Amino acid sequence: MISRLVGNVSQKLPNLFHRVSLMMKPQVVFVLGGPGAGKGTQCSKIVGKYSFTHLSAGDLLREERAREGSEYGGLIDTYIKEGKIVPVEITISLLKKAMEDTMKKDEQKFRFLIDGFPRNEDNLQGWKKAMDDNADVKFVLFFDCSNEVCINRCLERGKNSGRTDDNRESLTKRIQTYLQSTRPVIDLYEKQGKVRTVDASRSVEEVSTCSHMLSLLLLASRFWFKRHVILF
Ligand SMILES: Nc1ncnc2c1ncn2[C@H]1C[C@H](O)[C@@H](COP(=O)(O)OP(=O)(O)O)O1
Ligand SMILES: [Mg+2]
Repeated sequence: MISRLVGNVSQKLPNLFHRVSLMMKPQVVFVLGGPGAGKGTQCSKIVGKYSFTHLSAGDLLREERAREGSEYGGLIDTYIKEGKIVPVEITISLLKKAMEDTMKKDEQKFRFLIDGFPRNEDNLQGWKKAMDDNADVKFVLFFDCSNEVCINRCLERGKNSGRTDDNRESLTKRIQTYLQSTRPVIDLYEKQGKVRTVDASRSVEEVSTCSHMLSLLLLASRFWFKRHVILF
């Protein structure tokens, strides 16, 4: 009986080990704020100073929309123009792939700034389901500024950005979506003591040198160590 059991297990072991792999566990900061709050601008600056990789959910979706042969291109286009939130499965699969590709290339790159996600309760639940075991969300960096400032910055950006959603009509909807759907997500994280707020109404230079933000990121880049997850 015992020898049959041992025999069975040893037969299965090579197969099991063949399928086990070690992967770095991404350490994540969600970067949230209204459209035009300066998330992208500040993330580019942070990446230059600290060991983070910046992933913008909006940029990944726009790239996917432009990718030849993308089955989701049309759907993404409609959602973006309408200022609506793209279904979570699409956004998560793009984020997950981008994180895996980054870590495959360089396993030291396990710290991520994920900008513009999660945008609503559905995004949050989708992340929890797909990613909670595979990544640690350390905190939310919240760029706080008024709707008026957000709209004016986006209209200014729209003069050169070529973005289909930097116009007053899309912006009105985007601000509404932000207030109705994204703010409650920030509030949820606030209740967990995970929100770090930065006054984003100040100049680019003032925000990027905000000592509160810099000390948080410095600590993160020094003291978040590599962790592995075992994948079966
Ligand atoms: N603190 C700041 N003061 C003035 N303009 C800013 C600013 N931060 C960013 N901008 C400009 C750059 C862009 O043209 C526009 C929107 O910035 P962004 O980084 O693209 O915002 P987001 O990624 O949050 O939508 O505003
Ligand atoms: Mg952006």
